[in-house]
Amino acid sequence: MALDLAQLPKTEAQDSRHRALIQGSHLTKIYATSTGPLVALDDVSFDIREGEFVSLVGPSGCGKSTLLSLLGGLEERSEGTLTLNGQDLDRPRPDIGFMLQTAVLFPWRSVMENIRLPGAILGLDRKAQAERCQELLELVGLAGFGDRYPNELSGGMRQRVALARLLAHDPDVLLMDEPFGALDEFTRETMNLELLRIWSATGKTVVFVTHNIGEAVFLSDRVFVMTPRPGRLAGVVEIDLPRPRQTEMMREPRYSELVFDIRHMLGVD
Ligand SMILES: Nc1ncnc2c1ncn2[C@@H]1O[C@H](COP(=O)(O)OP(=O)(O)OP(=O)(O)O)[C@@H](O)[C@H]1O
Repeated sequence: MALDLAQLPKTEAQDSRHRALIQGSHLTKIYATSTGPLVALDDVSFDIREGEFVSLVGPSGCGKSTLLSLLGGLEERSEGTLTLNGQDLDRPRPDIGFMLQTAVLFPWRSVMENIRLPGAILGLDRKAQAERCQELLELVGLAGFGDRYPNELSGGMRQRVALARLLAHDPDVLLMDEPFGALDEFTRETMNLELLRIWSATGKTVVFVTHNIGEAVFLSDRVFVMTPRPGRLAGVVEIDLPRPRQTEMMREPRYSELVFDIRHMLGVD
């Protein structure tokens, strides 16, 4: 873990945080189901700035994963516009990476082979990739585990591998669907701190889905609060807690206030 984060490649994001990178306007997603059309997202408009950490929170079924799939170009929208850097976002792109709740690792490939897979698929330079992947292994705290196989790792370690793999081809945008949701509280907190450390060192734009309001407040610059049936954006909450964030911040009145504001928007109180 002796990697110097300052030496990792930085995007221009850290210098241009106020520019809208992703813009969604009147986005609607209607699924055809056996019982008729289902409006999963209804008229959702937003922008996401370059280098920003945005979380999507809301109860089950409010369309968080649907919105993330649209952002990843994995689903076709029914109405509205969605752009990245002004270009229509209607298909998967190498500059957008996706990470899910459970690490989908190939069991017959070693940790290092799993991490190197996206770069190999994209035909990136093998030597540069090998060096980068070694650095990433250290970055996620798995130095020395490159030759292990996924079934030899704990759940937290597998998510670390997935995080390294997500970063391997250096996408500008990280879409994360409850990436640490299946981990125990302690490992989850550690992973959140690691993620913030990596995010602040690399300037990636992160869109993070979670059910956990406290986690969203702790991590984010802004929290998009969504309500279900049909999925709508109830509001956007600016998180004005200072950075870098420390777990002790969760004791502060401002943290609790923000959590309660969001709970209120969701009608939890
Ligand atoms: N492929 C699909 N076909 C039909 N309906 C779908 C499909 N994917 C999602 N839905 C429906 O769209 C709505 C939104 O689902 P989505 O998974 O986006 O919600 P979510 O907020 O991510 O939920 P959760 O927090 O439980 O993961 C739900 O009513 C769901 O049943």
